[in-house]
Amino acid sequence: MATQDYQEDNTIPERPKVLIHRLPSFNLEFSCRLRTHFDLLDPLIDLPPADYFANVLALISVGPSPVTSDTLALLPSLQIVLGTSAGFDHIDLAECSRRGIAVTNAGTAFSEDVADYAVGLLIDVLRSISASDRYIRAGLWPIEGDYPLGFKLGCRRVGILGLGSIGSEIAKRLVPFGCRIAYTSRKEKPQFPFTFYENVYDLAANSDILIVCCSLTRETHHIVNKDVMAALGKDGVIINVGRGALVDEKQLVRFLMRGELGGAGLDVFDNEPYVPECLFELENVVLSPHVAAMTPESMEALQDVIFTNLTAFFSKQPLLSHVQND
Ligand SMILES: O=CC(=O)O
Repeated sequence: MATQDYQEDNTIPERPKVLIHRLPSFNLEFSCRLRTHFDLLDPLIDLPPADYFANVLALISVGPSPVTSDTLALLPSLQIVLGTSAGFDHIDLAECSRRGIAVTNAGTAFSEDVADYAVGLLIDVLRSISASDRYIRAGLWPIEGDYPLGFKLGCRRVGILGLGSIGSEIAKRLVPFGCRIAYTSRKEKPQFPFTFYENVYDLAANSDILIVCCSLTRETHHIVNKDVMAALGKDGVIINVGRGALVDEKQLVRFLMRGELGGAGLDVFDNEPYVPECLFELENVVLSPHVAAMTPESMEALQDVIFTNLTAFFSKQPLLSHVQND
């Protein structure tokens, strides 16, 4: 990740006002780095001067806290929202576009870590690593004997829903395992040697595993519905490292409870931090608290993306991770 450490003679106008939205805030070291160039308001540390909000030019929106039209209305001079996640479903893009406010996201800062995690969840579901761990800790090995066999990953047909920067990293990892990769995306990506399906039903019908890693938008809300689950079939596995609402969670629970799906690895849920409790009983489901992106390395990369976007914006350079509202 390219870090642009701007010198004192750069063309950023004098110390633009930057607000960090939502607690907990970034670490102190990053706050200090931002303060070298920007007039930063960090709600953990600073009390806002009376006119601060009227003059804020940039908003760093930490995590998934919503940036609604009401939030934006509080900031009449705002020019840019810098999201700190790969997803941008929590930002009112239409309102930003109406007001001419630029939006950026985490770019590729998390892609490799999320891809690693998706593969980890998949292997865990297929080979029952977490379930076997529970089996040992419950003292069952000497009593009940060997744990049931798991399933091989290699040669399975993996369908990737969203071949963006995360999806393509997942594919890169699964090819050497011997998986056959197919995908669906808004449009075909001829630069990749994988089979493209026009829609998620055809993808699911031709896959053993469906990995969900596209953006959540109005069009992709509940894109994995009961028809997609039925097409995947009773041995099919769903891995979701995108957003909970990409999958119809009620239907997912129903399919899993009835044995109409083979398993699931879920890092994201509809109503986080609450997870449907009936999933707790299912040994073929691996649950994880929305941490796929989280490593110290990815956090550092994220800080570089934010700093680079901020400095680029105020010196009228192209943004590193501009979110297009299309
Ligand atoms: O879930 C994490 C992200 O969208 O970056």
